[in-house]
Amino acid sequence: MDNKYTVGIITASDKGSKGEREDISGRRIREILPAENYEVVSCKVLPDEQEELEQEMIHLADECKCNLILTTGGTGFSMRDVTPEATLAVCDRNAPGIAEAIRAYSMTITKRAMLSRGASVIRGQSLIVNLPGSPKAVEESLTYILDSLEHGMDILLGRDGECARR
Ligand SMILES: Nc1ncnc2c1ncn2[C@@H]1O[C@H](COP(=O)(O)OP(=O)(O)OP(=O)(O)O)[C@@H](O)[C@H]1O
Ligand SMILES: Nc1nc2c(c(=O)[nH]1)N[C@H]1C(S)=C(S)[C@@H](COP(=O)(O)O)O[C@H]1N2
Repeated sequence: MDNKYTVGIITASDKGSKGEREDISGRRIREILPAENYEVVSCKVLPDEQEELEQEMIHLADECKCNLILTTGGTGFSMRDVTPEATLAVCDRNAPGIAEAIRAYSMTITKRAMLSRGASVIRGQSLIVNLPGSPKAVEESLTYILDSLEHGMDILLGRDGECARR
């Protein structure tokens, strides 16, 4: 079918971008997204540099027209962590409920979830969601939000106007 959601993935990691660590988190995102519903059009590992992250998000949203842009990493308190700043800089409309839901659910697993500053926003018709960096956090966060993300994307794309109760 051609109604698949197109996805761009960005791993923000200094170590990963220098080849010093295998990007398991980006791979985990691809594994979690069911292939029958999602087409991953790009998967990049970038250093924790705000300008580079912004440019890639803009490219994925404006040129590739990705329905969904998922980032992993760079959401914490390290001085190099700037993924939320890059995301908010390219935001047309804030969609904070997704980031709030990730933190609320993750707090039931680890109190350290409060240390993720991840954001979730809309640029044009692209939904951008920041996931934390570790493969474990990616799995916990993404599996929790995925079905609601699909409903949100359908509304954003005008495919679905109805909010059935769930
Ligand atoms: N892309 C990734 N692939 C595999 N493991 C990761 C990845 N990102 C983070 N991790 C794991 O999660 C831990 C915490 O991530 P954190 O964002 O603090 O990374 P870091 O070691 O500070 O460096 P960097 O920003 O270069 O990824 C890491 O020590 C690593 O075990
Ligand atoms: N679901 C979930 N969320 C989580 C975690 C986790 O293990 N599971 N780890 C937390 C920790 S320890 C940190 S420091 C922050 C920020 O991670 P990042 O800098 O790798 O993005 O995410 C948090 N969110």
